Amino acid sequence: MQNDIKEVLISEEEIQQKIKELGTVLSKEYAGRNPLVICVLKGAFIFMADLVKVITVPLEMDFMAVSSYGASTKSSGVVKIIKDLDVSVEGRDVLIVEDIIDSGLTLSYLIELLRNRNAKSVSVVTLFDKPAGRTVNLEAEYTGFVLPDEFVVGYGLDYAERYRNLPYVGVLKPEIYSN
Ligand SMILES: Nc1nc2c(ncn2[C@@H]2O[C@H](COP(=O)(O)O)[C@@H](O)[C@H]2O)c(=O)[nH]1
Ligand SMILES: [Mg+2]
Repeated sequence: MQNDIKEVLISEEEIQQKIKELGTVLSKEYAGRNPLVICVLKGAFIFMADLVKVITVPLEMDFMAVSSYGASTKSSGVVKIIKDLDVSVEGRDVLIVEDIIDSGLTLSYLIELLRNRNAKSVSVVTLFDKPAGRTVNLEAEYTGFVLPDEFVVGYGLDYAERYRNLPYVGVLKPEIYSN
């Protein structure tokens, strides 16, 4: 698996340091608000697990599974809800935890959905952002790292369901896509 990686963009140490910083900011922001923290599966599951451990205020969690990429490296533009939330967002301060923003289509769809369900507030924390890929006007309130416009894998991010368990984020060798 490690042999398939052409270049490591963000190391495990850098990721963990950044998550601690985000945890400090979010703990201040959400003090006394009991936020509903929503993990966007599958990609954000590792980020969610590490992030909630460093948020020091009471919170609740729920999980939503969406798909917009399939086994491709480009978004289909069609966001499919595979698993919806178990709890209501009505009147709640919602924090969406996302792995990466590219076109912005997935999050635009989710933000609109949660606002229509009468959430009190909807904010986004994303570990990675690729602003060059944006096709809609969308910016996360909290961002870990800005990445170049390349398809990345690792730390929850997959290619055809592989590589999610790499502890860092990197770019695959071109020959992997042609296999
Ligand atoms: N493995 C990777 N998945 C990616 C990458 N860029 C985006 N994505 C996945 O799509 C959604 C968001 O895409 P968007 O175009 O709707 O903003 C994101 O949650 C990922 O699941 C990538 O470089 N590698
Ligand atoms: Mg995602």
